[in-house]
Amino acid sequence: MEQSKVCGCTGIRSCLVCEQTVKNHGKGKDNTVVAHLPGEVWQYCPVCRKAWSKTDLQQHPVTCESHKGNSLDFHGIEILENFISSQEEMDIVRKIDMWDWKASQSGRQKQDFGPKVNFKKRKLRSDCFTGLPPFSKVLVGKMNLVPCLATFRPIEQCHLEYIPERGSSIDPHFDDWWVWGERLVTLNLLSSSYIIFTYNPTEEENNDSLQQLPAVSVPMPQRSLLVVYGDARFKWMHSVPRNAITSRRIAITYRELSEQFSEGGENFEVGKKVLEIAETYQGEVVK
Ligand SMILES: O=C(O)CCC(=O)C(=O)O
Ligand SMILES: [Fe+2]
Repeated sequence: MEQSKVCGCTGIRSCLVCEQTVKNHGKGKDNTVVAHLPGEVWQYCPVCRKAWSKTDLQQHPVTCESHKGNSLDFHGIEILENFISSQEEMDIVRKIDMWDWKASQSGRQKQDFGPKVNFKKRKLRSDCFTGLPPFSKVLVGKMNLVPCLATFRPIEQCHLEYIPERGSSIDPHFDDWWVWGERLVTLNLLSSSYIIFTYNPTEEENNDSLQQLPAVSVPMPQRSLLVVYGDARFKWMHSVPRNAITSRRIAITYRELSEQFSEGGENFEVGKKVLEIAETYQGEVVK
């Protein structure tokens, strides 16, 4: 199909803009509900670290007394509320908006700081990479004070902008694990949202009851830091559906190197170079 020039969508991806302007584009996609979710969505509680079939997480602070129904242990999530102040949030957004945004898939816009990765050919190029941006130096320092992020040294930073007017979303996916390591760290700016995890059964599990696992909705409060690792990183796919975006949202995702690009790994020399560039904190958006 001839793809739209009005947005960044290609292939099966679509957004509200191209669905309204390009004939048949996005046909069949449900615009208002979470189209890809086959069954139930349970709510993750950051206090007891379980997902619940019935609960009220609107109350603040969250207590576990409202949880009812069935539950599921859900491993691999840390939520650090109020990781930054409103003033810091405003300063960061002002700096981000001084760079150009690039149209991306599914109604998102993006800005990238990191090596260029060709996932299919497994090639990494760092010649266009000038480092993480200056404002991240303080943020990464603050992350390193959190026990689960004490050793976190990001080499890539991606900014995604979501707005309801474009129907911005991100389809279920795993982040690459050839180049990127276990921890995915996202700073949530401008509005609160949620991220949906859907279990991806292995081939052996395929006919098993695990396939019946519900989707899990994890809250992403404004100004919180979300850390995804372990099972949530490697066994469950994640997505942000259209419904999760009620006003402009900017997500800053930091990623670290995988083991094979780290000390002792077969691509350590390449990784070392990338880390040196990242940690200059002199970066401009990669074109
Ligand atoms: O917007 C988010 O919080 C998730 C973004 C994401 O999954 C990605 O960039 O790979
Ligand atoms: Fe992702």
